[in-house]
Formats: sequence, structure tokens, C-alpha cells
Amino acid sequence: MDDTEQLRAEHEALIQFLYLAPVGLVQADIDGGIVMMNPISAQLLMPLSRDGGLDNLFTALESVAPELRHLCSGYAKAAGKICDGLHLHLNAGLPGKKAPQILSLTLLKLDARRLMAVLDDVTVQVRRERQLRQNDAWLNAILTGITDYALVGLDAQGGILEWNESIGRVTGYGADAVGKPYSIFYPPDAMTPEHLLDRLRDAGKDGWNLDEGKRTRADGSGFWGSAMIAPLPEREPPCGAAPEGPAYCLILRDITDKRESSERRRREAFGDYLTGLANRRAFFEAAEQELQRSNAVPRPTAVIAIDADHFKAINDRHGHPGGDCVLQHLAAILGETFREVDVVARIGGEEFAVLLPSTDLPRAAVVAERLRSAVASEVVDFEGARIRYTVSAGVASLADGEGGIDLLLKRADQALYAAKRAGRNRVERWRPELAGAPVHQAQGDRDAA
Ligand SMILES: Nc1nc2c(ncn2[C@@H]2O[C@H](COP(=O)(O)OP(=O)(O)OP(=O)(O)O)[C@@H](O)[C@H]2O)c(=O)[nH]1
Repeated sequence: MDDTEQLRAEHEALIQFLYLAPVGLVQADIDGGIVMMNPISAQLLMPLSRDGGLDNLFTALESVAPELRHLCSGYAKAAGKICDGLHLHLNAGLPGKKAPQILSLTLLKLDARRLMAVLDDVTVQVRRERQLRQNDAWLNAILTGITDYALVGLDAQGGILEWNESIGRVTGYGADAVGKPYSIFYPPDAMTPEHLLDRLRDAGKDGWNLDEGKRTRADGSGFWGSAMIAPLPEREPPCGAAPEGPAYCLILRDITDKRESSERRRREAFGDYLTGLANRRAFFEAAEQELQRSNAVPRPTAVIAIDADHFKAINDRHGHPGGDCVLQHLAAILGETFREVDVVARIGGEEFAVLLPSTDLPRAAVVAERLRSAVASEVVDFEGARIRYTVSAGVASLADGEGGIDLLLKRADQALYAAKRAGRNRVERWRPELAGAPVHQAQGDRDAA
């Protein structure tokens, strides 16, 4: 076999491999232009395509991984892994699939001109990983800092049953804590009354429930804490007395010294690189959990979809960095407007979404209006220019979890589309007449499949 034949045979073998590989493989040029892909890639990417074509990897993935182009252009090495197992959350991407689908993307820079992407459907693995993460956190809570914890007995409604020294040491509360809900250890707007009961219910169902985040002491000062709730075995009521019902044990630990490492891990996995807000993955995970819970115990959940108006014109006039500065400004206002318990996320290029637990349509619309008017009254200073911009918002809510995050976000996007159509710089509420209406473009891309 001469050299040319040898090369041809190797090329054939490579094509065969690409074709038959059990994962999606895409070869692209450095700007994302797709040169070659195998059938699994086409299957995974097609639902995301804007126009039914698949010419560019970055464009195809823009609605689920807006950071990809930036990651690639910012990658300084001559060759290597640009990202490794990045999770891409598809929601309404695949018709007939109720559960959100999660793709994993590994992007390799082969040389100055070529990229190789490896795509895989990891929906099932991610579910398992989540379970393992909880287990890890649980073990961590048991095995470390055993002396530094508050042990709090709770009644069936989450009321604190008695005071002890450990509660005083960790939280500074005295006997006056007795009878109050355990949410007194959380910042004022970090937990709704429904969440308080959700966690007890989850602990009863799973054997324990653990969360980590900001906590407050009696004097209002904050600390970083983990809170584990476990159900206690039911006690026999004294003869003739009414059953006491299940009671719980809350173990509260001050883990301020671990905050930095745990926040960094959280930021890496759940943070948006540009704005520092939650990313798409964090939004969908939180929304899924919230709606599952409100399916079990009905309560309203709202979503606000927010989109900067005429953003292309801002980019055109001030350049991409000017546009980025506006997005960061908007993220800061979003952070100030919403409660600690709300999940504020950047879910696409210039599209943001906020999940508001235990909130009905009128209340969510009031907050959305507050946001709109705050943005309209601000000016962004960028390299000597004063940029004014506005946002449009669409608000929707579900009385229970029925329909899931796909339906809720779709309705918010339909309302957002209506706000854009009505002239922008407006808030529109979803109403049944909008049911068949188009969704705003970013969601439309996902729904087009
Ligand atoms: N600076 C910057 N621009 C982005 C980013 N992500 C998306 N974009 C740009 O945002 C613009 C969105 O434009 P369009 O979807 O046409 O909408 P628009 O100009 O905002 O107009 P309306 O939404 O109809 O008011 C596009 O030009 C994108 O390139 C980002 O991370 N940074």
C-alpha cells in the first residue's frame, strides 16, 4: 500500500469511527463552522437549530450555551480542552419529552484552526450525580466539626420545641426562640412558609434533608451554615393523649470557614461567567425542584422572562464590551430587586429569567414593573458614553406544578413577545388568549424543534 492509499484508508477508518461512535462528534473550524459531524450529533443538535440547518456549532448552541464563543476566543493555549463536560440544559427542545434533557459538551482545540466537540446525552447520569452530591454533603456534615453544632428539636410544623446551650452558642438565641419557626435562623426573605414545610416533608420522605447557605444569628449578623433536618422516630403518646405527630431534629452548623471553597464550587457549576447570576443549569434545577414540590402541595409559582430591548443596536453602537457592560448593569439591578428566595438567572445571551416561589401573577407583575421602571431610570457609563436602555418582561404563573417549567417559561416568553410587540419597555402578563401566540425568539429557537 503506498502512502496515499494508506492515508485514504486511515481517513476511511476515521470516518467510520465518527459515524459509529456512541457519542456525538463534531469537527468544526475555530469560528464554530461545522466541517463534519456524525449522526448522533445531528440528532442532538437538530432540535436546537434556528432554521433547520446546522452550519455553525456556536450558533446551534447559542440558546443553551451563550458563553461558548467567548470561552473559545478567550482560550489562549495552542491546543487543549476548552471545556470539559459542560452541561447544556434543554427544556422544551424535544417534543414529547417531558423531562428536561441535559447534554454534556466537551470542546477540544486541536490546533489554531480546528475544534472537535464531543456531545453526549447525560440526563440520567446527572440525576444520579445529584443524589450522590446530597450523600456527599450529608457525610461531610456528619464527619466534620462534630463539636460545633446547634441541636434543635422541631415539632411537626417546624416550630422550635426547646432551647439548649448549643442553640445559644451557634445562633445567640435565648429561650425566646422556643415556639418560633426554625426559619428564624435564615435571612428574612430566604425562606417562604411553604419552603419551611417542604424541607420537613422531604426529610420525612428521604430520611434527611440538607441545605447550605446564608444563616442569621439573633443579633442579625450573618454566617455561612449547613442545616440538616432528620425525622425522629414517632413517640407513643401518653395514654389517652392525642398523638404528638412526627417531630424533627435540626442540626445547624457554622461552616463559615468552608464558605469560600463551597461558594467557588457552586459558582463554577451554577454561575454565569459574565454576570455572576445563576446560570441556565441552576435555573432549571431550581425550577424543577420548586414545581415538583408545588405539584405535591399546590401553591403558585411565577416566572418573569426579561429581555433587553434593541440590544443589537447597543452592541452595534458601543461594541460587544459595551453590550456586556449593560448586561452586567442589568444583572446588578435584578440582584437588588428580587428576594433571597427568588432564583435570578441569565438563561440566554440577553435573556434573563426569575423564578418566584409562592408568588401569584399579580404580585409577580408588580415586581416586574418595579424592575422595568428601575432600569428605565438608570444610565450606564461606558468608556465616556452614557448608555440608556430599557427592558421588556413577560410574567406567568402556575397555581400548581402542573405543566412544569416548560409550560411556565413558555407562557412567560409568550407574554414577553406580547410586550415586545406592544412597543417594548413594558410588562405583560400571560393570559389565555396568548396560549397560541408565538414565544419570544430565544424560546422560539428552542421550541422550533
Ligand atoms: N454584548 C453581548 N451581546 C450579546 C450576548 N449574547 C447575545 N448578544 C447579542 O444580543 C443581540 C440580541 O438581538 P436580537 O435578538 O435581535 O434582539 P434585540 O436587538 O434586543 O431586539 P428586541 O429583543 O426585539 O428588542 C444579538 O445581537 C446578540 O449577538 C452577550 O453575551 N454579550
